[in-house]
Amino acid sequence: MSRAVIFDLDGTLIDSAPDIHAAANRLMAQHGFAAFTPDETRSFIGSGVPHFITCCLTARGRAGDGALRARMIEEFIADYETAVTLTQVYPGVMGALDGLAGADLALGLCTNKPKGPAHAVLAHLGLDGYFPVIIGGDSLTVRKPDPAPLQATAAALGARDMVFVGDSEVDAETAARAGVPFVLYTEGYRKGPVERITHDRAFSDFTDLPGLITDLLS
Ligand SMILES: O=C(O)COP(=O)(O)O
Ligand SMILES: [Mg+2]
Repeated sequence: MSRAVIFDLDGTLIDSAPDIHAAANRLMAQHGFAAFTPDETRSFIGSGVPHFITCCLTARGRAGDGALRARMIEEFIADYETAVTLTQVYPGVMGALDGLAGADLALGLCTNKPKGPAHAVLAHLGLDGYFPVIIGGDSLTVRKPDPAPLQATAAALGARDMVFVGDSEVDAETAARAGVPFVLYTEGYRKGPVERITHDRAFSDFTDLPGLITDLLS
């Protein structure tokens, strides 16, 4: 199969910010730090766990503590595997994935979430069967916005023509650096306005996605 649609995960297919917020506050409490608001932790999402923990420590004035950071990354990832109960699939996602798979498009996932937690939440939500290829934030030595994870996902799918669907500035930069068309989901965790994010198409309702993709790949 040579045509593929590759998806980001957090803020694109699933609203996982409530679980990430809860896990972050468990970790902060364990280390005696004050809790974050949901908006604060949402603003830390998008560049993977090491960056997320750096944001948490920077906000509490402890950015320079490398040993603490390393310990907290490990503890966060361990907790993250079971932090799935507050996460919801965005409306219309299953129907859109069924439509795309039925149109003979290969589906892949390219996320900065570590592979273990990504598999766990996909299985919990019944989404795991859709993606034969999943590249996570710890699959390679680099993460998005480096183009390598997206290129690795495409290579593993055997895709020649593809589209990347994501919610963030990081995803837009990844697609641009890989030379792949980018479709922006506007209801996720972007940090700035839609007009400031380079994209080929944008959508806010998953029922519109199969049509957009068919149009872009034709
Ligand atoms: O884990 C993150 O920081 C973001 O994950 P995503 O790449 O699926 O949006
Ligand atoms: Mg995302």
